[in-house]
Amino acid sequence: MRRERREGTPVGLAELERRAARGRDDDGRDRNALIVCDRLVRIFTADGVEVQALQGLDLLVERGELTAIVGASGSGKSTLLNILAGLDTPSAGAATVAGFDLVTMDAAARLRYRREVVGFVWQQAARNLLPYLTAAQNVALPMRLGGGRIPRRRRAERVRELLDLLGVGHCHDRVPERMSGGERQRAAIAVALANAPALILADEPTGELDSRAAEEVFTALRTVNERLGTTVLIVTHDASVASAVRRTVAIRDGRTSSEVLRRAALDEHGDEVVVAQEYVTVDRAGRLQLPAGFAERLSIRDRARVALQPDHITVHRDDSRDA
Ligand SMILES: Nc1ncnc2c1ncn2[C@@H]1O[C@H](COP(=O)(O)OP(=O)(O)OP(=O)(O)O)[C@@H](O)[C@H]1O
Repeated sequence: MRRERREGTPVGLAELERRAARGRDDDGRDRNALIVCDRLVRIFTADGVEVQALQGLDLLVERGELTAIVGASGSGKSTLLNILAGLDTPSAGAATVAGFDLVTMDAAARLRYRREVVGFVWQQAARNLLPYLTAAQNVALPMRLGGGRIPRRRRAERVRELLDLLGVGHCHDRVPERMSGGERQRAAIAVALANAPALILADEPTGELDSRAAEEVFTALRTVNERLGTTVLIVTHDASVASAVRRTVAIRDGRTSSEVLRRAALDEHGDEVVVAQEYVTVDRAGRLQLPAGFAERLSIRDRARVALQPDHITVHRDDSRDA
């Protein structure tokens, strides 16, 4: 049976770039939410012991955002990514990506979601690329499996365009063994983009690279975000990646705790500077977590004194027991 070409089927990188530019005409960002996680819970049971990997995580990512997720080991980053990738399901809470309900979708929708909506870049090159295929064949493979989303006659050209966009056009006919670590990861991004997904999930994509190759991979992800309008979510320990994106979300104990937003501004001499502002997540019940450093600095523990001011709230150390 021949599948109908759906409306919105990508026709080429040039067209995608035009769409991305249109989406940013007004204020630089598309306002639609792409990822919505609402009180997401994931409980694992191992040897009769329950581990709450996610404990009511809230996250909203708009279309076209480039976001880094950071957090200590065991904070729940991989658990979140596996759920967003459609590889795992949450124990409770709601998660939707591009209108797909990740909690209730059936096997057919899950398959479609993983083939068409989301692309992955994993830390280990071996998980991204098949070793016996060239870069071009690796990029073409998801197109063949993608149910005709990219028309057959467009595929070879699209493979070349994607590899060129990521600066690895020269690796077109090379197998992964004949590429550097950075080239492999950039080819992996091309594979992830093969079926023009709305979202790219990257799990420590620079984890196995030296700093120069890491910078190139990161620049490639930024190019994809800016030129194609693809939403990119990067899980990373790499402080240089985290500080180079507009939005960094921190996860602590299975919850989003705080985030840093960066924007360009002009200083008093008219020079461009990056201004970073820290925010905390406020859940539906009005709960918020103080950034760890703030609470430690003022020895705030167990209880804090708060006071409502006309346009802000003050938080003080609990001094009621000091007298
Ligand atoms: N399949 C599983 N079975 C049991 N416990 C699990 C499983 N997967 C994760 N966990 C536990 O859930 C918690 C969160 O793990 P997760 O892998 O999401 O953290 P992470 O932030 O990605 O850590 P890292 O940076 O070390 O990869 C940890 O306590 C972990 O031991």
